[in-house]
This record gives sequence, C-alpha cells and structure tokens, in this order.
Amino acid sequence: MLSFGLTEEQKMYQTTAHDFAAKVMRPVEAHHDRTGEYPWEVIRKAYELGLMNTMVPAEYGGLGLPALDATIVAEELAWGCSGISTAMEANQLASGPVIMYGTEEQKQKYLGMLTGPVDADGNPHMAAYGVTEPGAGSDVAGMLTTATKDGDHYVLNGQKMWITNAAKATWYFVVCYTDKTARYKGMSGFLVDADTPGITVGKKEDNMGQRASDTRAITFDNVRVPAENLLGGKEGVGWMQAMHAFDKSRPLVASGAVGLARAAFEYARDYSMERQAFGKPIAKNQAVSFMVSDMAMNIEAARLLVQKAAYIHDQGQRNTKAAAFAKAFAADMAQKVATDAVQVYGGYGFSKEYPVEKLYRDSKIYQIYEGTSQIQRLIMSREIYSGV
Ligand SMILES: CCCCCCCC(=O)SCCNC(=O)CCNC(=O)[C@H](O)C(C)(C)COP(=O)(O)OP(=O)(O)OC[C@H]1O[C@@H](n2cnc3c(N)ncnc32)[C@H](O)[C@@H]1OP(=O)(O)O
Repeated sequence: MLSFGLTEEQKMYQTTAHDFAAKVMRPVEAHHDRTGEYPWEVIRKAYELGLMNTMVPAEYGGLGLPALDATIVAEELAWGCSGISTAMEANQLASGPVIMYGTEEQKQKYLGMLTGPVDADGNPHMAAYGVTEPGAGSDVAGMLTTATKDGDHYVLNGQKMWITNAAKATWYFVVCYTDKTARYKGMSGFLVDADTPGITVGKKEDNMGQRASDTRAITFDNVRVPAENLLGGKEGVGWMQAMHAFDKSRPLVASGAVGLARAAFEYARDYSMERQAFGKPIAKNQAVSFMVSDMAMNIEAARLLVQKAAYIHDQGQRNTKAAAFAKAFAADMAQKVATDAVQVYGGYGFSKEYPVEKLYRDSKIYQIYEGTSQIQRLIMSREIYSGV
C-alpha cells in the first residue's frame, strides 16, 4: 500500500526535531555563522534529546531509525541551521560504513563511543568520514593515501581534505589503498582513533557557508593503526563500503537541502505578504507569488524523491539511482529557492541583517559535498544505461 502520511512515531520525531531547531538552533545560528565557532552547546543538547546518531542500531545505544525516519529529523534540523546540522549529521555519514560492515567488536567500540558517555569536557564523541583528498574529490579512485601492512598494524600515509568534524572527531572512517595495482578493488576502510601519533589536523577552512561546521585537512604521517581496525576485517572492500555509505547518506544530505529550502520559502512567503510596493503587498504580484509557488512545488517534489530513496534503502534494496535523483534535485532546488528568496527580499536580501543572505551562502555546498550535482548525473546515467 502506498501512503504519504507519517506514522505517529514519525510525527513525534518530526515535532521533537522541529521544536529543537526552533528553540535551540535558530537563536544561535547567526552567532555560529559569524564566528565559525563549533556549536558544542547545541550538539550537547541534541545528544541528550537523542537527536544525534539516529540511525545507530538500538543494541549500540542509538535509536535505530530507518533512513526514512532519519530524513524527517534531518530536514527539521537543517531548517534550524544547515551549518550546525551538517556538524551533527556528519556522524551519520561516518557511522554508516560501521553499521553496514563493522565486526561486532568494531560496532560495540566505535558506535558505542558515539552513543556512550560524554568526554572529559562534557561533549559527546563525534566522528568523521575521510575519503576526499586534495587531488581527489569527485574521483574517489584517484586518491593517493596508502595503508601498508606491518606486522599486526597498518601504516597509513597521505592526506584527506575537506573533512567535516576533522578537529572534533574522536575517530575517523578512512579509505585508502592497501593495493595500488587493483584500482578500486585495492581499497580498504579503517577506523582510526584521532589521537593516534602521526595525525595532524589542518586549520579550519574559512568557508562561504555552513560556517558552524568544522572542515579541515587531515595528514597521516606513518600512522600505525591496529589490524583489528580494518573495517569488517577484510582488505579490498573499502570502495564498496564508501559507495554504500553514500547510498545511505545521500538521502539524508538531500533532506538537509529540503529543510534549508523550506526555511527560505517560509521567509520569502512571509516577507512577500508584508512588503508593500505600488500600494499593495508584493505577494499580490504574480511575478512574486509564482516564484513562491515554484518554491513550494519544488520543495514538495524534492522531499518525495528523498523519501523514496530512503524507503528503497530501508527495504534492503540498492537505491543508488534514487539517491542520486534525490541528492541532485534537492541540492539544485535548494540553491534556486535560496537565490529566489534573496530576490523576493530585494535589497534587504543582500544584507546580512536578514536571514535569507545566510541561507543563500549555506545552500551552495549542497551542490558540491556528498557528490556534486554533476557527479550525481554521472551516477544516474551509468545506472540508466547499465544493462540496457
Ligand atoms: C550530513 C553529512 C555531512 C556531509 C559532509 C560532506 C561529506 C562528503 O562530501 S564526502 C565526499 C563526497 N564525495 C563523493 O560523493 C564522491 C563522488 N564520486 C563517486 O561517488 C565515485 O567516484 C563515482 C560514482 C563517480 C565512481 O567513479 P568511477 O571511478 O568511474 O567508478 P565506477 O566504475 O563507477 O565504479 C567502480 C565499480 O563500483 C561499482 N559501484 C559504484 N558505486 C556503487 C554503488 N553505489 N553500489 C554498488 N556498486 C557500486 C560500479 O558498478 C563499478 O563496478 P564494476 O567494476 O563491476 O562495473
């Protein structure tokens, strides 16, 4: 049976996340945008409420939410502030491969850290996903980082770039080559403790948007990682671990774009009813109201794509094409909606004193991270033509 309604449980998660976004995130979003300060106080409260790590299975201390339910929460959090929600949701990207491929010991230890007791500073443990490199963003197989077996350890050398939560994470999921000759079949995934000697974290990137999120380079210089931290205990499967993690996380990231767009739409709708021009609210002009209608229509369409991609994943089926549809459509939509929201605000939209300026800057990264809009179309085209 096809249903577009939310269950009582889903409505409860949605309401909880929305209240949190409205009461805890919205009041501080401008501060974190301006200063780039990491939003620990928000993350601590989200952790206490159970809004972090929602997809970690219950036996490892999480809520064990299906991807569909997690997207409902993620949309609300990004409605609150997509910079802060990216810092929070990066844990879900890093924990994805562990949930899907970790050994029992790895799950107990590394998922348990995320849901377990806070650290000495009272902060919950965070994680980061390390695939991208300075010279390999879209082209994952072009990475250079290597792991060489040395007794009961692997020795990691190389550099990762644009890593969300790099300086805040307790552990990283890192993909690198254990066999350079085998292309993607020579890649392996590792769980790396962030305090391992030989790891250097770079400066915080001074980004255009989502400035609350901590993005840095991580350099590995002869970093010795115990062999037991090889994810799933198997070499050569790091590529698939990374790709399947994207299939799981792209609907989640796309739902963040939907949440941001919804915020921009609401501001534009409300402002268009208040702002007077030529003796009437500007919403009375179809040039404006049609722009706002397009926003509402495209947000709805994006959400349906997101929910379908998450639903397919939850059925245990491959959702690569649906996840790419959702990610590309939602990202491009969010950028357009945020741009049009600035347009509805006119000169005020260009000012930092009004909220749509931040939404415009924040929206851009959705077309870049987690696979660019161009890469999503590449993925779609391969899925469409394969086996035809
Ligand atoms: C909220 C969270 C915060 C977010 C913070 C931001 C985090 C990030 O930005 S993380 C980094 C994002 N980076 C990306 O998304 C990388 C984008 N690039 C890619 O995904 C890949 O490089 C991609 C898809 C272009 C593949 O390129 P390419 O090197 O041509 O490999 P390709 O030939 O397609 O694939 C190799 C094999 O893997 C298989 N494969 C690829 N993807 C999948 C998949 N999803 N499922 C199963 N198999 C797959 C292919 O079928 C192929 O198999 P075979 O050899 O049998 O034909």
